[in-house]
Amino acid sequence: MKYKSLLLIGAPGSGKGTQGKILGTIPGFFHFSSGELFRSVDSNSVIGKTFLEYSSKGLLVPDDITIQLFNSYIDQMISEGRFRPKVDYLVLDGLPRNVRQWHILSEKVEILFVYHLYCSDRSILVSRLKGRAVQDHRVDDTEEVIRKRFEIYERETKPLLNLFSATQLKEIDCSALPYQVLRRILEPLP
Ligand SMILES: Nc1ncnc2c1ncn2[C@@H]1O[C@H](COP(=O)(O)OP(=O)(O)O)[C@@H](O)[C@H]1O
Repeated sequence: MKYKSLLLIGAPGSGKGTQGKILGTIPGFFHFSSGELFRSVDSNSVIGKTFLEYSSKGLLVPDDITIQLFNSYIDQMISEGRFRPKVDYLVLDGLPRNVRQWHILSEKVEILFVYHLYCSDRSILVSRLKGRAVQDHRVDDTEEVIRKRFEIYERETKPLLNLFSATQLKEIDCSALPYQVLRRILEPLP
């Protein structure tokens, strides 16, 4: 059985993490954040070092490492009973982040809806990211790295949107208030 999933797609700062976290508090939803998972890995381990090497430049971690980490984490969550594939929606935040990752993941994951958190004014995103940098001490929230992350998003992640049907794809303005975005995410669910 494939994991029934909801995919959040949006540029850095678009609010994927905020929505993912809210959804993850609702019974029946399991939030997976690839960025959070990477940040939780011991920075002296091979994966931890690789993550820092790439993320500090705004680049994506190589696909094989990313998918391998996802698989082992999800298996662990299932064995601990925290993610129950038969009853829970898997909320994907940050993965897949390019077409190749989706091709690998699609063996295990079925995407019901894709929520595109679009933003017509990039300055909103930049000010959110800068605010977060102060709060969370993230090494990848400096101006130069932020620019690179936007570039990678446009080039690698956005093309994913072309792979889904018009009925699967939901466009949401990321400048709306969090509760309004949440309402749009829940709307198509049965
Ligand atoms: N699916 C992924 N594939 C490769 N690298 C990833 C993936 N998800 C997260 N990362 C790495 O973690 C960093 C932080 O990700 P994330 O917290 O999701 O930030 P963002 O706000 O840019 O969406 C990325 O810049 C990248 O280096």
